[in-house]
Amino acid sequence: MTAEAAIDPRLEDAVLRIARTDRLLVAMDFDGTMSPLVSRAQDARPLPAAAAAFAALAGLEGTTAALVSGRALASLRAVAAPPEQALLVGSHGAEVWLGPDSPGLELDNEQELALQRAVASVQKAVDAHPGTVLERKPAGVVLHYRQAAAQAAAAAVAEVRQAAEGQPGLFLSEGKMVLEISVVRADKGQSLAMLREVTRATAVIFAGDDVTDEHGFSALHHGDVGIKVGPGDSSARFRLESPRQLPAVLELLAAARARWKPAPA
Ligand SMILES: O=P(O)(O)OC[C@H]1O[C@H](O[C@H]2O[C@H](CO)[C@@H](O)[C@H](O)[C@H]2O)[C@H](O)[C@@H](O)[C@@H]1O
Repeated sequence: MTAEAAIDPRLEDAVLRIARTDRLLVAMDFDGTMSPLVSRAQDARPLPAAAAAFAALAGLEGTTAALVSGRALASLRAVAAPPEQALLVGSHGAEVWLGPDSPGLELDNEQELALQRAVASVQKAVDAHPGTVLERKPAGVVLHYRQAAAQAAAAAVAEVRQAAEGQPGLFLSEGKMVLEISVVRADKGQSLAMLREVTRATAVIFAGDDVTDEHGFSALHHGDVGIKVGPGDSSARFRLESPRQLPAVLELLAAARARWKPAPA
């Protein structure tokens, strides 16, 4: 058991109930959920206890573990080191790994050109405003302003917004100290619906911390479990104060699920 093991009794009940479903999908956001938020995206790592419980779940019968992230798949793999059985959703759903046969992301010419223009607009803002950082993704570009002074951050965000808003084929989204432009429309709600279908899940548990995770919470069904991590408005039924409380929940789920036996066919 982890140090921060106290779980809200209502959440505990929900976890113990979902552990008895036929086919369970455990879908976890990464940054701010499996991993505490850090200044530089490349330095994020899952809490060891969260990673261990997630890996244990991935190895259990009737259970699929998935990371559903805004990160590019390559970046997600590099920082999360997911277990090999895990399914991966990257770039908010624009990239999907369901196994070796998964098709890679392909952009058409218009999307490539739109992406080049988006990257140029973010690069211009980053060059002008110290502390801001550009992150490339296969289908998008991110302006990070966590390390910028408030004025520089506001100016960079305004400039990138102005360059992108109203441009056909560009989709803007906000996250924690980030503004992202993508040339593929995707969200975590669609991603959870897709994972539910391909895994034929009879129940889903999903945890996330950011506004982009709200699409995921909205896609949950009666009997699923949605957990908002950290402060902020949310439609999730349950809440944890920080990523440090997640390991206890995953450990409880893994232990209960390991004891569960599928009904004989
Ligand atoms: O959906 P997620 O797995 O939570 O990914 C969302 C974004 O995560 C990363 O940015 C966030 O985490 C960084 C590291 O802790 C932090 O510095 C940044 O301020 C956060 O917004 C990632 O860099 C983005 O590409 C993801 O979209």
